[in-house]
Amino acid sequence: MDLIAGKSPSNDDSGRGECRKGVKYLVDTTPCMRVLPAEYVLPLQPEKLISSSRVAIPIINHGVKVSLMEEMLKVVDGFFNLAAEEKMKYASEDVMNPVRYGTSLNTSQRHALHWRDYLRHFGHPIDNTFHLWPPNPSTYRVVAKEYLEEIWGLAIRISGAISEALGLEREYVEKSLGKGCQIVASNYYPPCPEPHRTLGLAAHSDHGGITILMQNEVDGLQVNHQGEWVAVHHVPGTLVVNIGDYIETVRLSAAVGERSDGILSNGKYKSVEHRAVVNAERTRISIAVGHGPEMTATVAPASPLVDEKSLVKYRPIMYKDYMRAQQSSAVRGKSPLQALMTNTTIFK
Ligand SMILES: O=C(O)CCC(=O)C(=O)O
Ligand SMILES: [Fe+2]
Repeated sequence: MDLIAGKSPSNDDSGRGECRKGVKYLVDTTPCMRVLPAEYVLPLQPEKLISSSRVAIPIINHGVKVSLMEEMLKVVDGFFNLAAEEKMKYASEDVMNPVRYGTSLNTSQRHALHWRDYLRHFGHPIDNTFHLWPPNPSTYRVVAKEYLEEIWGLAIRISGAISEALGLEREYVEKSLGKGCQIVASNYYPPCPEPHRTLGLAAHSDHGGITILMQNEVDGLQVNHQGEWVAVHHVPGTLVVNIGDYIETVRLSAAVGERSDGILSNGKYKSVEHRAVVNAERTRISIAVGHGPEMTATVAPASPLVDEKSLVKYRPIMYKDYMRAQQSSAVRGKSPLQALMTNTTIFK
């Protein structure tokens, strides 16, 4: 163990042991940590962690109140500042659990640990799970509800624009969602003793359609643009919009009830590969809200986008199975989506 002071974070029988309590707990209970514990060291080329290129990211108006965004950041910060025992009430390795506190990627899998703690829970349709959300801090539920409702509305507006850009009717993507599924992942990245030897979150693309992400004033998000990692700097009052795998693949038909003609762009929109780097000085918080179809939906390319002669690039899959596979994997990048592409077939 390379700790200057304190105990090894993972030396008990459960394999991961204390580290399950999170990196914040590790930092709080290890005064003067100057060396990164070996479990967190990733095989990285340090110079690749610093992005050099600058890419202009378009900024559009979103209409979400800045005061509500600030309140949301505050209650999320409040949650991570609760005692480890309180947060551990929500610890779960089951990626389908509606509320989960955890650390790294998925600690049930052997992998080099990542320098982040997270709280994930379902949002829209909010009534299904509201009663399960953390009741502490005391305003968490009411603030998160208002925020997630606003963000759902924004996601629907963006879906309309994407539908039109694909030459589909404005409601096309929205209808394909059925009742829809919204998941909020709040990430907490404490200061790290050797930030260039690890990551907050390894490269991945999100499984949903549209992710709307808010970050505090500490930079760390990077996107892969033409093979280079580009930093997405914090701009006060803005939200970052990412395209996820669902929009890349397209068409959705509800497994139960009325068949919808579904969505997915058959590769016309690419999901964006992104990751989070950490720093030595300040805690970074990001709140990523993903929007996808209802769990039982089957995802496959939108039929209007696939004529008889064109290739369907993706094998149909039930959304919840895709989500489970993507979330359980400690392998990152866009590999879960690539697995869907290996069965390339002619669409009939
Ligand atoms: O922290 C970030 O900026 C990225 C978070 C993220 O990619 C995620 O939660 O899926
Ligand atoms: Fe992400």
